[in-house]
Amino acid sequence: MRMACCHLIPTLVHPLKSSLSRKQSLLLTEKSHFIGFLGFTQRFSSSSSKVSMSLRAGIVGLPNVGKSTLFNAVVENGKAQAANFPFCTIEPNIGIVAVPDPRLQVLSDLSKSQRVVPASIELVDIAGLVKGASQGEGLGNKFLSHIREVDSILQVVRCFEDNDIVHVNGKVNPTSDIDVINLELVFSDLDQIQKRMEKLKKGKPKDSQSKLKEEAEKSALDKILQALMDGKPARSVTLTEFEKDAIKHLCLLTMKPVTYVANVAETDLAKPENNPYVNEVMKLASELQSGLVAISAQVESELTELPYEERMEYLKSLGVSESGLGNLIRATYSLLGLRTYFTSGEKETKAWTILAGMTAPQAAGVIHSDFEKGFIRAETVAYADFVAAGSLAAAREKGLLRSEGKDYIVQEGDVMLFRFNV
Ligand SMILES: Nc1ncnc2c1ncn2[C@@H]1O[C@H](COP(=O)(O)OP(=O)(O)OP(=O)(O)O)[C@@H](O)[C@H]1O
Ligand SMILES: [Mg+2]
Repeated sequence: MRMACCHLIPTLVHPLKSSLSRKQSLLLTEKSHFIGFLGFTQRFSSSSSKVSMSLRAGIVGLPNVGKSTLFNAVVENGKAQAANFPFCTIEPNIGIVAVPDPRLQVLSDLSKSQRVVPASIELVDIAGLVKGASQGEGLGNKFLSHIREVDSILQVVRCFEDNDIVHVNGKVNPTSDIDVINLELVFSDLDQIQKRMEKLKKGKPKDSQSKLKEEAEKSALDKILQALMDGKPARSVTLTEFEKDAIKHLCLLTMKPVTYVANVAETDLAKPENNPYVNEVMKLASELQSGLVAISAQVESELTELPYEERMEYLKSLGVSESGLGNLIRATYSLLGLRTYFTSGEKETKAWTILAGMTAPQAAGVIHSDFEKGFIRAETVAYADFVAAGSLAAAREKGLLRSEGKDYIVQEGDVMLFRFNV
């Protein structure tokens, strides 16, 4: 497990093995590998390359609600043990998942690319939490620390009836289940904040800079403490950028964005909104400023067992036209304000992950730090313009390809070519 809690700056490590020659201009075409692509086998492999992920989403929930089943469905060959008994998962399972994006195939077809490389996120299947976890109940504090290390939370909520599947509290009750989890996260944050406040009271800042930072931290903690006491998450508190920065090191659990995953029975998949449990989750999700995705972890996991040709048939028999995992992954991706830009050439078409508001050199730095350091210009065309023109060369001829400097804010869907010095 890594030490830091949130790495919102994507640092996709670029595996350029060969040293980059001076005065290079290039379109990036390195290989990458992924564990799973939403249950639809599509792998990209290379023994020499690696992708280092910065975005981690943790699957959280009560024991035995379908977390590992969901994990296994998303991360096709990352088999976590999923079985009908509470606390089946103890150590977290980690897998990398591609973010589905239909634009990739369009660009790849136009550029006649040999490969398509989607953006990806990392998923962590965490042990079940129970009431009192923050006091060491169940698998206790250790597992709260696993949640501390993720950037966003997918909270799985059981919305299926099945007398054979044990519910730790005896019956299906989404409101109570969500309350139990959220309260444990709140308690854990309260504990953390109280300890930090004690420490801040005792310590003396070294210089005026640290003093300012500590003051910002104290003011942020006061506000958050108040919200937590009212049972509200830290993310509901309005903070200045400076205050946010000052409390970042605490990795507060309730600061993390949450998507609720309503895990429904296969019979409810076609119309989840008809299931009153799902409506309960929907209401709570909107009150808690969070997203909601309804999915059947069981169906998704069964889909991965079927040959590709039979998957559509199975989905059709349940009254749906596509797997729900695409939605889930896209929701997780956008939850963090992530944006995608593309590089597209004969060798490959690739989606790169950046944060909203990143400049062209910062976006180039996601590919390789040398690209940021030696950034000269970026040739940029909007996705729709690229598609309309049919190629980068045609876009250039039509004057649709713009030459942008270091202050350019990269837009969602930009297709880019960086010019840089090394
Ligand atoms: N939508 C669903 N419909 C019916 N059964 C389901 C559904 N989702 C999961 N299950 C079943 O629930 C049981 C528990 O699933 P799983 O092991 O994934 O839970 P978990 O949340 O990871 O539990 P733990 O916290 O103990 O690790 C399994 O038997 C699984 O097949
Ligand atoms: Mg599990």
